[in-house]
Amino acid sequence: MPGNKYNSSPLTPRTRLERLLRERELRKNRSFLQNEGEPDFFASESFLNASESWGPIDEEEFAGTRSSTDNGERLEGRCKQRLLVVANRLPVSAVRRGEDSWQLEISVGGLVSALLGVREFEARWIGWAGVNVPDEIGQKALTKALAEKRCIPVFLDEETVHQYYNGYCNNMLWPLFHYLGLPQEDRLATTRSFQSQFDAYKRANQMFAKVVNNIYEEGDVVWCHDYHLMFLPQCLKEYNNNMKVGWFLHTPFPSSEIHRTLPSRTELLRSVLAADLVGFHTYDYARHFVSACTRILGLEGTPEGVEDQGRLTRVAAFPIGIDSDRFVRALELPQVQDHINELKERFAGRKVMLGVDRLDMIKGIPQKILAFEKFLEENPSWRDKVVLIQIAVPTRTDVPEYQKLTSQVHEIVGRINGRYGTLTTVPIHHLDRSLDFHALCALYAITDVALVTSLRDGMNLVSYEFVACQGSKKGVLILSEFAGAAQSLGAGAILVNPWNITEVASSIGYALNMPADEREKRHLHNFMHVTTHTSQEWAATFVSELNDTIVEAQIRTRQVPPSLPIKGAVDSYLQSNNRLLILGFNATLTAPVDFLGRRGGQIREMEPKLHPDLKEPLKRLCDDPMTTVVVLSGSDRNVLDDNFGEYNMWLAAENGMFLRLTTGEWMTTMPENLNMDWVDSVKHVFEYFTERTPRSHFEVRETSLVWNYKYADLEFGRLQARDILQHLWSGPISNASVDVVQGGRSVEVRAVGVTKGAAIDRILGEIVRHKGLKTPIDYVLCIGHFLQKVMKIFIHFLSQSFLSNHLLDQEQMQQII
Ligand SMILES: O=P(O)(O)OC[C@H]1O[C@H](O[C@H]2O[C@H](CO)[C@@H](O)[C@H](O)[C@H]2O)[C@H](O)[C@@H](O)[C@@H]1O
Ligand SMILES: O=c1ccn([C@@H]2O[C@H](COP(=O)(O)OP(=O)(O)O)[C@@H](O)[C@H]2O)c(=O)[nH]1
Repeated sequence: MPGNKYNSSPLTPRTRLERLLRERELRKNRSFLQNEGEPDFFASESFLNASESWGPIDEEEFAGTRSSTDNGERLEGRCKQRLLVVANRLPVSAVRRGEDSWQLEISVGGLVSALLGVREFEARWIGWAGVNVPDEIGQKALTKALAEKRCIPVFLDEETVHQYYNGYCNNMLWPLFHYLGLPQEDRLATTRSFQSQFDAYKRANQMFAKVVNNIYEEGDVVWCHDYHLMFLPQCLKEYNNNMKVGWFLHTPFPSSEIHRTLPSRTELLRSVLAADLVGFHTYDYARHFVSACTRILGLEGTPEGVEDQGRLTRVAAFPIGIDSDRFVRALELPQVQDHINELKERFAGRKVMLGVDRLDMIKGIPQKILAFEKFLEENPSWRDKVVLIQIAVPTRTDVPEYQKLTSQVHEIVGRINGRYGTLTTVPIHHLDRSLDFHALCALYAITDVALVTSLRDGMNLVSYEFVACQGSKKGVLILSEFAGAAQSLGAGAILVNPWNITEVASSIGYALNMPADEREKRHLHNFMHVTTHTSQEWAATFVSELNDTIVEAQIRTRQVPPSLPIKGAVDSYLQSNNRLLILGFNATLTAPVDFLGRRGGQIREMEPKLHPDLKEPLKRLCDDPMTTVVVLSGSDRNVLDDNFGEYNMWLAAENGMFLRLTTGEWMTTMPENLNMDWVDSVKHVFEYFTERTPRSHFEVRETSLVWNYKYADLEFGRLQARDILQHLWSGPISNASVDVVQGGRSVEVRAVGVTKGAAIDRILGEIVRHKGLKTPIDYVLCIGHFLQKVMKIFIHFLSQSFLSNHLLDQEQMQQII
């Protein structure tokens, strides 16, 4: 970006890859400097040490209190870019201690753990502090306490939290995105309550947007997180279209077949697309998102992202990581070593298996415990030699589904412990609580087998943390293939289908009996990954790509013809005496139909009709003796006759091959000796593909054949179009004198020379001859999607005396008329 302090460079890289590689190189150098001399910006060891039991935070030790003019920045001699992280939760939750006093506790969860590792930016956090603060005194005091931690609160009242967070986020979006489906409705009251939850969701997103907008400064990067804030990108762009907005989803994005069941599917997708960059943990989730936009919104999916009328929203995968150093370093701390020794003593003579999860249905805790039961059932010799420690952190406890899960898990654990426990030991140690960081590290370190059986999981950082802490033990990771982490740790882990209890049970046996050399190899593979793909890398890459996306968008914008200055066009129009308006028909003057014609629009659109609102203004234009109107269309003569027969204008059908003044007869402007011998064989091919591509159709015109798949499944249509082209080139048209035009959703074969561009000079010649023009044309306006080619001809054809030549799209046309 010219003049931008973050990416100006004397050696400007030309491609995105070059830019990103260079950024990466720079980042590496910076992080080397940082490791040498700069203390962590946001997640210093001391900050985390202070939060014993993820409890109160020491005022001085929260690393976020350092100002942006600190040591690190002076070291690098550069300004850090301001990063506004917007997430539902702040990294801290507030507990009220008095009317105006607050205690801050770090929040538990993967998102918080990952973002705490981000150091490269001057970060501010905007989010909900997890507490209802109805009074002004409380709000002021909390705002002040949070400001010291660089956090800015969004105050959500109880009802909003209930409807937006417990309701729409955790009862609708969360289960849906994890393939658990939407809640069933059994009465209209439920439908109404879903609607009010959705309204609350939008309202809450607007509240977040307002807070962001208040603190936003030009040049800031705004990074929105997760399914709670799918409306935020659009709200932010409505405030300021120049904001750099990224959105990242921490959960899976499900297949479009799942997403399309959501009543608000369209609004949510559209709003996310307002962001400049949209990120997911895995390529699969990104692919699902793009395909939802293609199938549900009818937009163009490209390898870069999603395109909507020339605007690209970049979509890509950015797998999250952890701050692995923090875990590795923690293992050396005396208090962690003490924990380790205690645990070793406590479980001496037994292999330790570990599960660490929020108590959430997506984590597959019942399935995990059942698999463990099956293992014990089938392997009596292991019953007194193995223990499963399950840390189940309570979460979303106000949502009934979570309450039910808690009882269900307790019931299963109780039954198994009753069945296999002895007077002194039980096979399962189940804790309904969270552990402090040091206790967790110690537990990871003494574990022999970690068991992650998520039914679906965006990434799962527990698996990363376990690997980071296994430097000496080199334990085994059993990992669900439905966790995002399976894509990165799949090589070293034992991958399982958590629904297949038998498979998980036998994997437990395999893991417990695994020889040391195999364990070591597997561990090393995963350890390499975890220590190189860190949360710092993740955040830096995302922000760097976001900056880059903006640069690219600016380059693209410069290539797009500027939009028409409407006032100027109207003024010139009024001053002119001999005007020529050339209008397209389809998608220019036609009535709008549902984007894909999926809801019955196909039939209507296949018989294109002039937009009813345009009839009257068009008539007035046509009746004006100082204005000549031409409709130049690919449609055939009948279509133009039906729509424009009663207007006083010129009609140019089949890309200008046929021309008539509505008061006269059709004449042909076709080049002489047009060879049409190829038509039958091409028609045969089109028929074949139409039969095999549901909802495709083809049109036979005098000079061309068009196969159209815009109502068909787009991906299938595209594959079929590719086959058609291959087939045509190798057979029916290999020697024919034809042009093949591959449209967005069509394949057209036409005789060489049958183009609007080529036709236009013949048409203009005819008009000039007919009018016997004495004064030159002094105003030309072209509206349609054939503009580039037509414009070239005009520049060649028209005299310098024209006051203005304008290009409009459909929207501008309708504005003008
Ligand atoms: O804030 P809560 O409702 O208590 O939930 C905690 C967080 O859970 C989810 O975490 C996800 O993010 C992790 C990091 O990217 C990822 O590894 C994991 O698979 C996800 O489940 C949720 O997306 C967060 O917003 C919550 O804060
Ligand atoms: O007692 C605990 C148990 C877990 N965690 C953290 O919670 C996060 C869980 O993240 P994950 O991605 O595995 O799943 P999520 O809970 O975000 O769905 C990890 O960073 C754990 O270290 C924690 O802070 N205290």
